[in-house]
Amino acid sequence: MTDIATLSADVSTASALVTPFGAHLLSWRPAGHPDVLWLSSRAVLDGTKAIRGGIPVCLPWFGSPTDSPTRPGQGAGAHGFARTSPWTLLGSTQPANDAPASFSFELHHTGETSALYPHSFCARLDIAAGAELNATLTLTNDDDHPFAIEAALHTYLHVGDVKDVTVEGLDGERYYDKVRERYATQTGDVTFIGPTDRVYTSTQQVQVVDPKLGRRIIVDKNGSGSTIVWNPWSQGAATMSDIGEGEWQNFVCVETAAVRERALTLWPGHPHIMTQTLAVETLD
Ligand SMILES: O=P(O)(O)OC[C@H]1O[C@H](O)[C@H](O)[C@@H](O)[C@@H]1O
Repeated sequence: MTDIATLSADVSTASALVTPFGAHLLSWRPAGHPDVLWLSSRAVLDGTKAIRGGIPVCLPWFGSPTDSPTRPGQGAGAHGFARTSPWTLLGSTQPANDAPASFSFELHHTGETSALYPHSFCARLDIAAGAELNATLTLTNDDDHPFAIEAALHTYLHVGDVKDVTVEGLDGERYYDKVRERYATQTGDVTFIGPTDRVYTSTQQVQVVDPKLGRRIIVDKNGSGSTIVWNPWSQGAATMSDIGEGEWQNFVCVETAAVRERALTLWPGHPHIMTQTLAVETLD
């Protein structure tokens, strides 16, 4: 298999790399910082499998199909088909002034012919990569009835060592713990001492404090009622062929999402817009 097509952009404030396969952002490097996104050294980039790292777009369901309120049909895979579908590139810009680089992609799904998800929708992803990263996902119902849909920007943040990282902003929030299979309430900041897979019901900004890389990554969002925090730890990573030896320590996923209890009901004539903004600050 040949590698998927990629497009790169270099502007004064950042560089970025993206592919129409899944409308997947693979890299965002604001000037003066190492990549804010983690991409596995073993990521499969030939279009046969979802890409491990960057920002996969999970749509129209999240996680295992059996857990999803969207009730996908028989044979559905995890996290929906958007991340393994070719999206149409609508346009890209690489301005010479201080404006961000931009990319726009669209995916049309025809429900009439789909056993997996029998509802028609259009998804559009607009990415602006500069000193900040903005990703805007617009979901439009192209059908004649409302339907349930889940969405996640499954962002892999690059960190020095997940064992030293603190995630601020979720104190007091309810979450479903997919490792322990129970609901709980967050007390204080999130730290990592083992496999972590939590679906928070939260609309709040989250900050990832990374003492090893000496930076704070700020994740702001809108139109998103869920935040997923995930790291598979050594035991989970050992079951995944596309994570390199020891590399699980170099990322934490903080996902801007609308899933489970916060899944969306998409109505004809009422698009839903979900945005995620990433920014980086150097620690004192
Ligand atoms: O391996 P994938 O299908 O890409 O999923 C990777 C992970 O994604 C999310 O964070 C889920 O909450 C996890 O349960 C899942 O393991």
